[in-house]
Amino acid sequence: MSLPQPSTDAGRAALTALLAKPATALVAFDFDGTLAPIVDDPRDSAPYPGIVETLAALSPLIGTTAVITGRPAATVVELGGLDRVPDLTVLGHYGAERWSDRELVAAEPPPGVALVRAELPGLLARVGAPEGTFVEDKERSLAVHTRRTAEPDAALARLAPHLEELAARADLRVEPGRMVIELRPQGVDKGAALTELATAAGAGTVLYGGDDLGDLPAFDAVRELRAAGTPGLTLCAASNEVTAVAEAADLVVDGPAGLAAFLTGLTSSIRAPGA
Ligand SMILES: O=P(O)(O)OC[C@H]1O[C@H](O[C@H]2O[C@H](CO)[C@@H](O)[C@H](O)[C@H]2O)[C@H](O)[C@@H](O)[C@@H]1O
Repeated sequence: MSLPQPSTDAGRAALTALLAKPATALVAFDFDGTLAPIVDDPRDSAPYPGIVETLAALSPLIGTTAVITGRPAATVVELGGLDRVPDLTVLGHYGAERWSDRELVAAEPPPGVALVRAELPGLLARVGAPEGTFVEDKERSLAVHTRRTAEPDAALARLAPHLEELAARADLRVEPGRMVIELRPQGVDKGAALTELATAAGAGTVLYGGDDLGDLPAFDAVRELRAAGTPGLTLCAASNEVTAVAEAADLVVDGPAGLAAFLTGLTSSIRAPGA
């Protein structure tokens, strides 16, 4: 299978470096919208067919394989069956949690999360959140989803100022995403999480793939690593819901299906260089 090529010089250089020395590479992906197709109810998320098996085949060939998600690490491990991937690290809650060697390390959530949990139902009722608005309580954060309302974008725009006010009062930050606004602790993001992983691993090259606005700090981290001399490649699992991620990426593939094809090609290219 042929390997899709990045559209930028820096991306092509990084892919060449990764293929030359895969054992020193760090390869990391977001979960929802990247490894798993978007579905109406977050509890129903499942990986794209075959993609976890492909990651399981790729991981032993790569220095470090990771998933970095806005969800709790344990949730994503369970939804994805990610314990099938050898030596996988899962960073949950934008890096506040770490799952590796089947063990989870997680700090206590800050007190603002309890305040949001207590006030959110009343706020949503007061401002007339439309039918279908759904709150996902992720323990360290709460996400307000509008995908199942009649007009998801309009609902999000209407709720946004009220959620921003509540987040500010709780000393949390808002994280906008695909038909979702999350109220979550400050001080962590996917960029810092990726940089920490790359530094700890002494990564020779870095590849990060994502689909949503919360993945852009990881793209920034790849560019910073690149400026410091580590080849890096940013990949977008594209959708028609977010354009900013594709615009910032070195390589754009067609959603989780496109990523699955890329990972298959990457695995084959590492196993049979030049074939
Ligand atoms: O960093 P991520 O792991 O991609 O977290 C971003 C949000 O992902 C999830 O929501 C998204 O996927 C849902 C399931 O496909 C979909 O229903 C929703 O519309 C998407 O925004 C997750 O449920 C959220 O908590 C994350 O904020």
